[in-house]
Amino acid sequence: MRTPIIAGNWKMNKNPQQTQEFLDAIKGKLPETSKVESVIAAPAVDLNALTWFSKDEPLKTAAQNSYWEDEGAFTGETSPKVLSEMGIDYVVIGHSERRQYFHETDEDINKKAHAIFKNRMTPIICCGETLEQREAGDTNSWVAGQVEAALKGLTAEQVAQTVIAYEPIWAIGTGKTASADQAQEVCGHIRETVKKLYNEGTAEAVRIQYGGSVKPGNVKELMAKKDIDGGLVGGASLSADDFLALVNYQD
Ligand SMILES: O=C[C@H](O)COP(=O)(O)O
Repeated sequence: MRTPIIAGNWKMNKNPQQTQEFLDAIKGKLPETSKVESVIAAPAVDLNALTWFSKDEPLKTAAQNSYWEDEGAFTGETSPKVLSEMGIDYVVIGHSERRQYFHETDEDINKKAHAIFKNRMTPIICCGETLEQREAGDTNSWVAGQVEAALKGLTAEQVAQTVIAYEPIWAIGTGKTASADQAQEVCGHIRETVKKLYNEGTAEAVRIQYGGSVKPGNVKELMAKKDIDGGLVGGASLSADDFLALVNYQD
């Protein structure tokens, strides 16, 4: 039985004061992590507040990126070792915005995945197609290729813990959600891909999120699909009320 995981990705939004206001607003209102894992992926400058909050509240914490080396002369990068020492649980890698604006390659993403596991955290690995790729009928093969490249060299045990976020690029921040059936089709294909690369047990354990204009109004329908285990939520996660509605979608 896979535990649902709803992660808010704040992207480059909120300063430390706004972060504290958000945390004050959600205090005491999150579901137990055995029911739904609630995660916030905050900018690096806000992570400290999250890790303090998570000591007493059922919130899991995520960084939006990390480098693959633990330390050294890498100006502007964030060390996975330090994130782990801070108590961060997850690191989002391979988001389409990082692939597009910061030219991250599949190879970079794979190195990050290894570094995250080495530092006892869990990657949330993003994948997804452009509108052109969807229209050309290339979605499944493209996404399978991204997943295979990101997982390269990881053990079955590591992959079983991994979270994969399917985010069609055309649905991100556009208000255009993939229909629940479209999202299920690709998430099901991702699980099949993991089964082919590893085995059935690993495929059944890996958690797959859908991301792209997820909101309180569509989360239930998406979560009802058999291969969708969670959401990676951008815009709607910035509002404490919406985030609470999302993580408490079962109520
Ligand atoms: O990481 C989150 C996704 O990019 C989705 O963002 P969105 O919910 O604003 O469409």
